[in-house]
Amino acid sequence: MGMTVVEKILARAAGREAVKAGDVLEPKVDLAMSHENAALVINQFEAIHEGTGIEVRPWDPSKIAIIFDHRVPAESPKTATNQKKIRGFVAKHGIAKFHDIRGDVGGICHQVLPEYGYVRPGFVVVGTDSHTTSHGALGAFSFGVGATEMASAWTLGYAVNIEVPPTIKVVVNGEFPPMVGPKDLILHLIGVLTAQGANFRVLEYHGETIRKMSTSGRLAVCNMSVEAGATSGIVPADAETLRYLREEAGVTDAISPVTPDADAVYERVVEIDVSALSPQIACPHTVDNVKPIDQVAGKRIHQIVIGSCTNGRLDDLAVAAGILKGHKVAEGTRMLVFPASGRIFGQALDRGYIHEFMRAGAVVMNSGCGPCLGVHEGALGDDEVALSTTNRNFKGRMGNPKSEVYLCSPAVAAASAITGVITDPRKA
Ligand SMILES: CC(C)[C@H](C(=O)O)[C@@H](O)C(=O)O
Ligand code: SF4
Repeated sequence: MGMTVVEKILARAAGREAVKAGDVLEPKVDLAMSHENAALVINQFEAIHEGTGIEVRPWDPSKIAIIFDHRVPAESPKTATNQKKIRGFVAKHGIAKFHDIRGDVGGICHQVLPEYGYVRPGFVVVGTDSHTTSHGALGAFSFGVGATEMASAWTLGYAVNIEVPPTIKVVVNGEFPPMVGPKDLILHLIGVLTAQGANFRVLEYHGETIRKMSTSGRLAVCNMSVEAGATSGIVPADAETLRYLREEAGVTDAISPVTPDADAVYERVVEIDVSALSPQIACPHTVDNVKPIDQVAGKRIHQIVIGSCTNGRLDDLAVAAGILKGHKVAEGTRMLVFPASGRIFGQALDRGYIHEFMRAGAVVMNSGCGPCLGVHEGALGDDEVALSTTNRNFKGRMGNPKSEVYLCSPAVAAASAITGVITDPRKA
């Protein structure tokens, strides 16, 4: 019986000939990622070893990555002290894949990992963050875990009790119309599947549209796969994956792509044609409350947000800067831009995008999670409305339960910044 791409990856990682959905395994982990919540993992890690008399060492420090992103620079003494504790752990155990608060090599974990070539096709990646699904864009099986599971992976080097998830095949065909792209595709798909529609499943992406899509777009699609409940999204590695890893991530060693068997067994197949897709908006307060833009156009917006691990990459900033060029952010609307990494910030500076944003009146913030989670900066006032390229719009997501968050693509965000209301970029 043929295997899906995740079944093949898990079979290899568990040292088995073949596996199928429902099997329970202990696959070896190739990369274990955490951010500031590494502080919780360290507590659990130390608790595991307490009283054993055995020296506390992670199984392989070279496979642990820690990236500070959620609260950078620290917004409180508590966060700063947590970050200090993590730095101590990193130094003690020689964790080289550590990205501190820096303008050059810092950034959001889900951007830093691909950018530095830490994720490879065929890897099993675990992360203490739900959007760890992002790294499926590089053909890895990548999923979120809790602090206790991570502490056990740090100790053992494998993930315990992993049930092989069934896979839904998503086939995407057609050419995107102008001003419509990967974010609109994934919002549309979440609307179709619903927020629980892919629970405990893998979304395996195929089709001509995915084949032609950049790694940046694939990262956005896999990033938000978790918003349909998926354990992971994955694009089987192809020529674009190899191009990205070689040319952009600077990977020089061997890469071993894993592709699904022709007779792989899928739970179901979902087909999407994007050739007539319009810009999509996820309305408050759930990500699956998705509507085509004409149903919400004209809605007054107080805060535009462009950035995050979903849409803070260079091509996202290029689209937004291109639309804003020569325009101003509307009176009564504020615009916040936070590039996904220091490297992207630098590239956006070199290409003049940052200047376009600032000339238009946007506030450009340092790379990191910024306003996305509502715990650091860019909070909303009572009854205010945000339009954001981020990935969640739950009540209170931007720091205030009395506010509303709409989700959209960078093109919609930029066009709406100029008018102060939700605006179709095709008509701007
Ligand atoms: C804080 C973190 C654990 C959380 C996640 O798991 O995704 C955050 O990144 C988010 O986007 O909600
Ligand atoms: S940018 Fe937002 S979604 Fe992404 S990791 Fe940070 S808080 Fe989570």
